[in-house]
Amino acid sequence: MTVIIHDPLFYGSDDEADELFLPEVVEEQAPPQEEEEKREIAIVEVGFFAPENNAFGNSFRNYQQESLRRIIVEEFYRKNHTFQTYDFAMAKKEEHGRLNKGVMSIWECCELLNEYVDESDLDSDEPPMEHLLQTAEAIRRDYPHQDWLHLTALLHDLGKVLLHPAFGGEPQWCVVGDTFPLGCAFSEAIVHHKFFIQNPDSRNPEYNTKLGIYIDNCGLENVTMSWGHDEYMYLVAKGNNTTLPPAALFIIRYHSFYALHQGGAYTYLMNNEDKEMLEWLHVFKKYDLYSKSRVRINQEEVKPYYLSLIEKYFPARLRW
Ligand SMILES: O[C@H]1[C@H](O)[C@@H](O)[C@H](O)[C@@H](O)[C@H]1O
Ligand SMILES: [Fe+2]
Ligand SMILES: [Fe+2]
Repeated sequence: MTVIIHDPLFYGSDDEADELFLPEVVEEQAPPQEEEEKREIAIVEVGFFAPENNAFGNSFRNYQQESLRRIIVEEFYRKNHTFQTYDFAMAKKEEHGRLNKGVMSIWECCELLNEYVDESDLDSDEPPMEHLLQTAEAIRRDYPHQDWLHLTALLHDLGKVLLHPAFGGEPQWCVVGDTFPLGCAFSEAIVHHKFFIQNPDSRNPEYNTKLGIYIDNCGLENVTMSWGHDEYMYLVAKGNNTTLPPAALFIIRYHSFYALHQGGAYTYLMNNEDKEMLEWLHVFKKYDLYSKSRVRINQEEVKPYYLSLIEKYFPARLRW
């Protein structure tokens, strides 16, 4: 079975959007080969009108352009690329995978997170809650029937709670930013690739070849990613027996893997299931990145809706 998005339409303004048929997702048999290409183009063109510039007036994810935030972001990646080694990521996964740091609800976590500003983010300096609601509300408008996608958007960055002293008190370089595979060569598609020169793994012959410790198409679940909020939130969701579908877990786990979903690198590590899931990640990424703006969502107004989704897919209190 393959998940297909039907009749996607492109629209540029709110008024037009209201009049048009909004895309439905149904389950169908896999389409014949020649349909595949059309379908990919179609998914990219669904709904949301991505702005050209971020809140600072610069193009999105332009890591070279001079800006006030650039220096902070560059310093962030210098540390991140220097210290994220295979052994480090394995140890963090083991430590935080135990989920013994505390117990709280999803909404409590959203509120707790709100005091942090992400040092890796070139496109926004808004409190995390704004970004989560902007992403969720934008995707909800275009995919009104996929409530799991709305909730995925709301919680995709909650793993950043590792920054909080009660839940890890980790430094930014091991919580936020783009992620990448460890145990094999660092692709040039990774932002600020130059800083890997200081990473001991790049001098380890076991780890510095194209495949390193992996085999072709081994599947992303067998790949150790750099440690951060993606993997942590995935472990939290799984460990608390969420009923969200596999595509949601895939989005949570790999949304910061830009070298793959934007750069097209490391595709040889994917298996067939990953390739199907990647389509959903492409859908999600657009909202995650381009909804970043100064637009404020009325939290009190939307809160009951999201609380009802949390109740549907998660226990009232989770182990973190
Ligand atoms: O700066 C951003 C931010 O930390 C996001 O939460 C993460 O998912 C992105 O990959 C990263 O580039
Ligand atoms: Fe993120
Ligand atoms: Fe995000």
